[in-house]
Amino acid sequence: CSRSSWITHSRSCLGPPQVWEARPSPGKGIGVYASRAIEPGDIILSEPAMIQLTPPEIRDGVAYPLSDIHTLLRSSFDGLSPEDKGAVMSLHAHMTSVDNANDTLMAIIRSNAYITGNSLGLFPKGARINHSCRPNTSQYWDSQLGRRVVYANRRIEEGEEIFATYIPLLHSHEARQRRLDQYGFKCTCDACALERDARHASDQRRQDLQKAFAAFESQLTLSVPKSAIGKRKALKNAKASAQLVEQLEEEGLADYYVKAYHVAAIAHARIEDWKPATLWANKGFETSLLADPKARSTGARELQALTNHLIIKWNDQLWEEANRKG
Ligand SMILES: C[S@@+](CC[C@H](N)C(=O)[O-])C[C@H]1O[C@@H](n2cnc3c(N)ncnc32)[C@H](O)[C@@H]1O
Repeated sequence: CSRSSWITHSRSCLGPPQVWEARPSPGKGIGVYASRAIEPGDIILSEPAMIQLTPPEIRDGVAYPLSDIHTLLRSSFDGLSPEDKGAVMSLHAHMTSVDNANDTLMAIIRSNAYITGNSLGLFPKGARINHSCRPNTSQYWDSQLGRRVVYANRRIEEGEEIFATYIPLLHSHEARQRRLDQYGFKCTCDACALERDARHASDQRRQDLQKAFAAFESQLTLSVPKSAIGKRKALKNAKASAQLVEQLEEEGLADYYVKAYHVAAIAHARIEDWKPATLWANKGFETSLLADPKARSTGARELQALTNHLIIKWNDQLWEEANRKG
């Protein structure tokens, strides 16, 4: 399954050729690299969890006891084949002060597991992907297939390292580094390695984006303001929403694009500027399909319905304009 072209691929092989290889990444242990150019939206890895821990929901604010998580983890590990046990134990373990020196398994989970829905999953292949604060992949949990899917969120060149993010990204370099300390490394990704002024600008943009999303949260309604003040505010918001998209794209934070396109669509609908509103909604819908190709999620369906609604509004506007011109 290692041929680079699907056309020249063996007929007996059931899957597409593997587009990545794991090998040493200077200063980062093992990393995952593109073994050929990968286009935006292409799936890089689709993997079931080798270990999946689903603690019962937290009730009355009382957290699930850590000792019970250890028991769950131990019994899940004990049920694996010797080969799978070897794959788990070969993963990177960053021991922190809270880890029991004898409990490498817990440190492996802490260093490698991803949240999938309401569980914590260990995916040995994807676990080799290193972190970047400007990652070139995004991921989603396909609950129907029971697989975590990693896909390219931009074009990745052959030989380029593949990166994911381990943390939320709309924070300053310092705040991100504090979160990454639990993994035991100092981040030197593109965003963190910028020289002082550029890094300061990037930090500012990320913090502004965080604030802008929070401010827009209460404005995600299609109702058109009636008062002059309301209209002025809506116009200001529409301009701010276009800026929000621009800043996100400049920062290269693909995980937040759908949310930003949604905000821009609503903000333009509130000033009855139907053409950009429709185009933003459609862009949001198309981008959401990368993580949800069958539009099964509520978010994707909402964006599809919003696009349809806005197309009608835009069409009505075009008719009215044509009628007025006679
Ligand atoms: C999920 S593992 C990633 C695969 C790991 N490099 C390996 O060798 O198996 C997480 C660990 O990789 C290393 N790592 C990940 N991203 C890194 C980065 N950007 N810079 C340095 N080390 C990194 C850290 O040791 C971290 O605890």
